[in-house]
Amino acid sequence: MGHSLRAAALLALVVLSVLVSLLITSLKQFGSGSTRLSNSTDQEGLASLRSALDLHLRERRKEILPLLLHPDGDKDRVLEEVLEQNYGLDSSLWNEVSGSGKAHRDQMGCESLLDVRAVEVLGSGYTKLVVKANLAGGQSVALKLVNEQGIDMSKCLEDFKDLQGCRELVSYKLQKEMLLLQRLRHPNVIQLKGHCSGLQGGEGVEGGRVTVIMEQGTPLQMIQLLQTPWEDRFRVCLDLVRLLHFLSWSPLGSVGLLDFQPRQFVIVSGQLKLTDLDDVSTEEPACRTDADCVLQFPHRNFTLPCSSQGVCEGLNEKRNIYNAYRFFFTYLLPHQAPPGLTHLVDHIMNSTGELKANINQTLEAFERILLLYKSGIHLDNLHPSILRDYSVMRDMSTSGNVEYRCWPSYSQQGCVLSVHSAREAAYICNSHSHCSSFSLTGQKTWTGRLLASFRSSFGHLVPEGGSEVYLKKSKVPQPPSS
Ligand SMILES: Nc1ncnc2c1ncn2[C@@H]1O[C@H](COP(=O)(O)OP(=O)(O)OP(=O)(O)O)[C@@H](O)[C@H]1O
Repeated sequence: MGHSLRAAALLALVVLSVLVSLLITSLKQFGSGSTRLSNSTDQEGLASLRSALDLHLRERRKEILPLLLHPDGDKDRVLEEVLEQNYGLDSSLWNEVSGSGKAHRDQMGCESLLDVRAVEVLGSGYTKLVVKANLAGGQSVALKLVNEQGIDMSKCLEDFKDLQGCRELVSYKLQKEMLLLQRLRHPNVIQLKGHCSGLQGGEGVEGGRVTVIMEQGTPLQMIQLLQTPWEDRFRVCLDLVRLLHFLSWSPLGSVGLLDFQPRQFVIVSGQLKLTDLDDVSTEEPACRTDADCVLQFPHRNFTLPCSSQGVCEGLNEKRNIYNAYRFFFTYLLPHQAPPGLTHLVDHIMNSTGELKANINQTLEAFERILLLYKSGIHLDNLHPSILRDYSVMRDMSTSGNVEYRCWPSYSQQGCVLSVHSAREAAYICNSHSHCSSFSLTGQKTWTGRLLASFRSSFGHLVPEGGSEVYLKKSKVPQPPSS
């Protein structure tokens, strides 16, 4: 408790600089709303607004209570009672189910935020504000808070004119996300590190003051991604498919992402991770006929079968697959796919774009491409004789070489591409008119392919263990004949 309050005070100070302008705006809105209210409505009006807001609060609590169900029988019973009697979710119950202010015993709580070093805004959306915090010991984390200036808060304030109540309402989305992050742990879901309820002097859940602590990533930049090598774009798509496969078979049932956009993802050490989990569906819709199971997209509609149990079976999975196709695969997969793999890429584009494959089949197709790409089998038609035109210098590297640029290169300065072998590098060098040598330094990409550096002239050779330089014989300057 003491820790919690000290952390509250400290973090409040740091975050204050980021939030102050946001708060002022919200308070102004609130203030003007209140003035209007006192002029135009009476006490009765105020009470009816409060009871309308209470209805919303009750709905939100009901929505998250099932997620609190714990394998521990006692907690289950407590929660069932709460659900049956339709009680509010007060802070003592919250602390009871979430482990005395901590998400898990092994996770960070308010005390971790005691020595927050620096804060910068990482992003914001309709509901949440995300800031970077450098903790004592140098660890960087992302903190998610209610976005006081977001659309959710503004809309609530406009409707109900109740700052405290609105904070509480919006913060349930944050708590829902936290509970989902606890239940849906996967390498492609952002890692929850803990939470602190009661920051900024509030009263935990009831005060709408919850800070979720999670691993920090970099917001996904689609434009930037479009300029990266195919291998990295393929990785993003593969990660996404692994995630969707997990969501289809998750402990909560088949999970559908209702707000599926690139901005819901971040990159952590090259890996794609889902960070926005407040808008998901863990149930398939009920139906009476197939006509009740229509998946609507801006340019396509799909009708799915209504099962004999009266549910649109597989609807969440199909929605996820088509969104992955339209927001990710179309932009990232086909462009510059390796020639030996294009037929497999085309097959994926077709089967996901037409919703012909389920997530198991889609994942299989992706893993097959990865296997072929790593093994280099798709390059079998490159004859070993392609290397005859090159002299190899082992344990050598080059210095003072004239580089040329190519696209998309791993280096801005020169032409650095990934290859399976010297044979593939020779094939690439032959296709670049400027290329007269290439070197393999032993550096590898995420798939284990080698990074090759292509150059237009030789410069000097210098000894370097593990490196190899290949000189194109036809371009080596010949000594003048005597
Ligand atoms: N762990 C993280 N590391 C870095 N940036 C993050 C992280 N989590 C979220 N962000 C950034 O913050 C933004 C807002 O977060 P989030 O999507 O959870 O909020 P939201 O209010 O639900 O957004 P939306 O309006 O898109 O639904 C994200 O678009 C992302 O760019």
